[in-house]
Amino acid sequence: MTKDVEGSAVFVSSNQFDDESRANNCADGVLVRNAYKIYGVGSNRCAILEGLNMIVKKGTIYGLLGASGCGKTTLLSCVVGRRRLNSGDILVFGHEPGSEESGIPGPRVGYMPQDLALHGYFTIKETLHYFGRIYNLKADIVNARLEFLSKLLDLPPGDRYVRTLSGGQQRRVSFAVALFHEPELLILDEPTVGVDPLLRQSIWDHLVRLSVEHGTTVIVTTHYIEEARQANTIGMMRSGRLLAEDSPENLLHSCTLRSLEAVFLQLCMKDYSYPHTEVVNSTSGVSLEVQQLSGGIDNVGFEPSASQLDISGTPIPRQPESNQDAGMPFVTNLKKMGPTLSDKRTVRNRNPQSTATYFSCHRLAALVQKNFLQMFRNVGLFLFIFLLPANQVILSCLCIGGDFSYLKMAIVNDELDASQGRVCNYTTTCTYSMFSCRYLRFIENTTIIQVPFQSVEEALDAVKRGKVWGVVHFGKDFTDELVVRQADGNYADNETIRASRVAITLDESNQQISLTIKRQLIDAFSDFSKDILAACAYQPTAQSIPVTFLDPIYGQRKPSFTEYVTPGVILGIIYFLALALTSAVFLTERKSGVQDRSIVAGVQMTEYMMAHFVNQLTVLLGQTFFVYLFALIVFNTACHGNLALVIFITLLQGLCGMAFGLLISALCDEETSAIQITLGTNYTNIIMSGMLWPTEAMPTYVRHLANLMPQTYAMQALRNILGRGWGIGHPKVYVGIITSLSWIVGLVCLSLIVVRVRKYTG
Ligand SMILES: Nc1ncnc2c1ncn2[C@@H]1O[C@H](COP(=O)(O)OP(=O)(O)OP(=O)(O)O)[C@@H](O)[C@H]1O
Repeated sequence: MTKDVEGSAVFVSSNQFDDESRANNCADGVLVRNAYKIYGVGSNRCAILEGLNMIVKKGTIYGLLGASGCGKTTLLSCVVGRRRLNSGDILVFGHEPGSEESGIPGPRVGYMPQDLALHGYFTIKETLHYFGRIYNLKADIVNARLEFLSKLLDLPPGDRYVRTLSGGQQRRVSFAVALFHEPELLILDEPTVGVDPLLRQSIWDHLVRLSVEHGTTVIVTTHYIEEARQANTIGMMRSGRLLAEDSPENLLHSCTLRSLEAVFLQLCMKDYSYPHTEVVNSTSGVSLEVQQLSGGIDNVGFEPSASQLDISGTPIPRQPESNQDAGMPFVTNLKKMGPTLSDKRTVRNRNPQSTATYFSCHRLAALVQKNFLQMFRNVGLFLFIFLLPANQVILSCLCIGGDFSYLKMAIVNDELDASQGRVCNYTTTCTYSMFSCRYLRFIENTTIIQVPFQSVEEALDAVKRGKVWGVVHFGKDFTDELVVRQADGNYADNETIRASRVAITLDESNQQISLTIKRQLIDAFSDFSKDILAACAYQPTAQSIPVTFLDPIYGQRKPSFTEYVTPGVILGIIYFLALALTSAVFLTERKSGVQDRSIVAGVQMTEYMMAHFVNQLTVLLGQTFFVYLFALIVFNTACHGNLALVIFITLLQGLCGMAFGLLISALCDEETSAIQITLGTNYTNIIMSGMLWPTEAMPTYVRHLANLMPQTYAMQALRNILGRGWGIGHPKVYVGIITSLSWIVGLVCLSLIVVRVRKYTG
């Protein structure tokens, strides 16, 4: 449609197109006008659709032909609302895909993507029932359609798993999924690949029947050019443009050729040898090219989009007639010479996922059911998911923070008499003899194993060789000198002090072990002193240093590192599994095309996320139950606070992992990059969140960073509830809850932003 503005013929504006053409073109099934699609950003930008125009009449079959990579799938994904054009318009049944009125994505369209896009672990019957629930079809209708399509498409028995079918059988199941709810619009991306000629013919017969008897509009791509003769219209596509669009008969007639293959070849050769266009005007960075074959297929009925208008709204005039190139059937071609401002004007606020129904219980139920079926079908995965956290807690309780045992220490006791066979005798009375042996009696023999050595040199050599953890040496006159030192008190000389000491040399390469040995040896000396004082009728505690640790306010006198580590291990594994599971599920479904297919069937992304949330929450509840069953009941980890609060924080951390998994799946295309991000961030989290060592031990600036980690405050909150019994009113508890919630909200929002940006660029 053109209008005269100041004497020159110009295209109407995009908005006018919308208002008028919608009314006029309701007879059109699908209308594509000046479609531009660019993949990538920056230097990776690549134009795939370049000003493509296409009309598919309602109730007809449109065969879209084109070489591999010319943009057919891209065009179809824009038609079904899974991708957005950078500029141009698409109308399906008079409305933009994604608008409420179009019903697309939704039940009005049946989509068979190029990839299989089906769950391999489902049977054929389960597959159709899943889509049946999405379309809210009754089970008996689904069964009846399954029976009909099984015959039509020669499907294997319904209880066969999709993954066990041959490639051709899988494609037929995929075709059945597209057909079985009897949509008004069928978008079929190479439905006849790998199908034998007889079946191919019956598929085409069925498509013809659908279009004639039911008024179904069909767009079908195929590499078998000749089979497209059965289509009402053929669009021949090359390099993101339509070279021709007409009925097969007209195409053959206008080119005076016998086969469509030959027509396509001729068109491609002409397209290759003829310069496309002459740039007419590029006031807005967009150049308009018009190529039309005289007497050939004319597609100029399309209205221009705003991309044909400069930024001020000044229309770009149509190519003068004289510039048209005779001899080639070409459509109006708008070639874009790079990113322009006008593109931004053309892309209106469309949300391809929005359909008439924003939320539906039956779709959510279908997704939840599918998720559970998927989970229970894979028993190994099911056990792995449910029991791994409990398994980790068992291992951490068994392996981390326990008491050391059987640490070998060399004992060199020069008090022993070689002539008496170096036997260590002692009394328990108030007798001042063989104090060394009396002292050694108080060393716990399950913790420290005493290994006698003859000389200090020998013992030190054993330490150097890693045979023992240290040397305990008593001088020849240890007992006598100790008595003198006791008697002299403040006046004891250095020689006495040196000779009366228990000289200990340790291998300090292992901090925890050397701390344990030190504590053992000091405690043993304290017990030894009390023993002698008591035997001699003195006050046993008179010798103790005047620093006394009274009963602790929280925790036990002998704190356990296990109690410190366990909360971190619980939150860490719950978080990690939720993260890994979510990113794996979303990435796999997206890569396999199952997600896309479900969304084209009408599933909302929010429903997808909610279904996963329901599934994940169930998994989390199971994991949390087993985790605390083992931690609290089997391993007796103390819980002084509210168990409900403990569970709440654990679930929040699981959801936090889930939210991060969403972000990773939105960011990554490949599993390997998702694994790298998952592992990289998880190790950082383990190290920095205070899971293994308190954040108080970190340099101040690192501590500030550590506090930003999603688990740091949550772990502290959990420790405070379990160990100190604090409630939600305490800042160190509610801060953990608030930060977890903030992370969840932040990560989900970020994921949605990434999904939106990627929809535009990819
Ligand atoms: N997400 C994407 N990001 C970048 N490039 C893409 C993306 N998807 C497709 N392409 C590229 O766009 C071009 C057109 O792809 P498309 O799948 O639309 O072609 P096609 O005509 O359907 O090919 P075929 O017949 O082989 O399926 C190809 O060069 C492809 O590599």
